[in-house]
Amino acid sequence: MSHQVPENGTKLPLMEEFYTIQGEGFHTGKAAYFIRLGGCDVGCHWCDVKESWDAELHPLTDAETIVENAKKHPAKTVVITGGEPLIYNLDYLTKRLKEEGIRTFIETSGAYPLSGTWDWICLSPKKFKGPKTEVLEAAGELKVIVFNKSDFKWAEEHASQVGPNCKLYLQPEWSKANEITPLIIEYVKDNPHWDISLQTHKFLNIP
Ligand SMILES: C[S@@+](CC[C@H](N)C(=O)[O-])C[C@H]1O[C@@H](n2cnc3c(N)ncnc32)[C@H](O)[C@@H]1O
Ligand SMILES: Nc1nc2[nH]cc(C(=O)O)c2c(=O)[nH]1
Ligand code: SF4
Ligand SMILES: [Mg+2]
Repeated sequence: MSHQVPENGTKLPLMEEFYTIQGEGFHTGKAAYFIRLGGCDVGCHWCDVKESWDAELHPLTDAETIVENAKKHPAKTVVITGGEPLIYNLDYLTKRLKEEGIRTFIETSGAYPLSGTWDWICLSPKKFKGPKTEVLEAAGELKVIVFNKSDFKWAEEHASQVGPNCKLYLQPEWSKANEITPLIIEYVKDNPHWDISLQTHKFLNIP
């Protein structure tokens, strides 16, 4: 039985919500309430949450319920992730979160139009479905996942399309980290406009 996600974003397919420490990128180390929405058609073969891809598997949840749950935690920061959260209209959810004094951060491939009101946009572009211009321009950080040597040139192509203050991160693809991380280290030492991002939550054994 397929569920119809309302256009106005008042209900969203919720895969999981968890209070944890941001493991990646500019806000690494900060406590935040993660909201993981279901559904993604970008198809990264190395995706570490493929169980999010089929939106039908994840219950349509009232945005109000999500907001109430987010309010219960000391850190007043929410990270909306997925799946690909920009598939959905996030205007309503982010408006309500901000009305409750909660900061809104997003993790996105940028492959869909930008909806929502954001305090921080982490753009992790994907070859399989490229990022929209409005997301490139609004991103606070660009976090490129490095799977092989050709990704460095590809990363620079995206770095040239983001704003002047956008933070630049190179993150090893998890399953190839042993091989790729030494290359990232050398690249960042030679090109210090990039920083390294690691999936520290996986080392900390937290969600
Ligand atoms: C699962 S995605 C969900 C949000 C959005 N679809 C995106 O790709 O940005 C969250 C973050 O994890 C990264 N990621 C996913 N699989 C990964 C892997 N195997 N190794 C390293 N990073 C990965 C993505 O690039 C993204 O920055
Ligand atoms: N701790 C933790 N930090 C994260 N940063 C981005 C994540 C994601 O899956 O979007 C993530 C995640 O899954 N867990
Ligand atoms: S865009 Fe994000 S959620 Fe979708 S397949 Fe790629 S890494 Fe996974
Ligand atoms: Mg994750």
